[in-house]
Amino acid sequence: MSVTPILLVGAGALGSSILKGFRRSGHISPSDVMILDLKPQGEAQSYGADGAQLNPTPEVWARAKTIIVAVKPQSWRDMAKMLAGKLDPEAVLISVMAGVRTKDLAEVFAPVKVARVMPTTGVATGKGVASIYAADASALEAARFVFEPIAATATLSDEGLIDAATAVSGSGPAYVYAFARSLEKAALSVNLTPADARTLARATLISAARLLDETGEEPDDLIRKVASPGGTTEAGLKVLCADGGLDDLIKATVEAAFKRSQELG
Ligand SMILES: NC(=O)C1=CN([C@@H]2O[C@H](COP(=O)(O)OP(=O)(O)OC[C@H]3O[C@@H](n4cnc5c(N)ncnc54)[C@H](OP(=O)(O)O)[C@@H]3O)[C@@H](O)[C@H]2O)C=CC1
Ligand SMILES: O=C(O)[C@@H]1CCC=N1
Repeated sequence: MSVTPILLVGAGALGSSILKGFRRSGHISPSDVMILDLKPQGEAQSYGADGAQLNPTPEVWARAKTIIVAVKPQSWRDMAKMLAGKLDPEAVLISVMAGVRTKDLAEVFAPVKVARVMPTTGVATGKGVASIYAADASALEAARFVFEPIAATATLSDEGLIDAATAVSGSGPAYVYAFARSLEKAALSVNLTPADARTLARATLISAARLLDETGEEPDDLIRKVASPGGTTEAGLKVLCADGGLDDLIKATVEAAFKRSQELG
């Protein structure tokens, strides 16, 4: 199976993160990448300087073996008009778009095989998260080849689960950043300086995540190691988790994102 050259369509927030991830992992080199974007900037430009082809002619990009589609769901049909009928019939199309269904992509792009992947922007660090679904074995293989070196992956058995993965991990980093923002604001309210509030909120989040990762322990066990009986953490958690309020809030958050992912299709 040949995965390269890769055509990336859309080098915005996620497309650029994928390009940064390729740089980190080194498993796809810039000279094996072509980029189509309305206004390529930042990472796309720097890929161009390192040998990637920016907005080449259709004759050139039609040779791509893998097409990664990373435009907004709302603009995919315009993008499809540009690509449809011009791709290598043996190529695999990997859509990272929220909501857009394989069935709709296949209607436009068949016989090109389709995989859906729901990554996080964390792929930029080479340590993102990506959920993968493909009914076709070669499409699944291509998606794994591209994303496994830059993400912890889950292969989903049913396409409907992509909406769930979108709501949990695709959107998830933003929930975590929202928590970081709240912790920083709360730090100000107990008189820490803005600089210290920023440092402490961020470093706490990062070191807690690292411990979760490195120990492999369950959150409940890690909580027990922080919360002394009758101590400060217990006092804080009584507020944070009162009457299952945090569980309810996160559940409602995920359900709202899940519903939106279903609507985007
Ligand atoms: N951001 C994230 O964390 C995640 C995003 N996704 C999915 O990834 C996709 C992209 O999201 P995101 O990167 O945030 O969005 P962005 O708007 O940042 O990026 C989309 C890029 O595609 C370009 N574009 C639009 N139409 C075309 C076209 N016809 N041909 C070439 N390029 C085009 C846009 O140009 P211009 O800005 O000039 O319009 C822009 O640079 C979405 O479908 C989203 O659901 C999935 C998981 C996580
Ligand atoms: O917000 C969105 O719709 C996209 C999908 C997951 C993350 N960003």
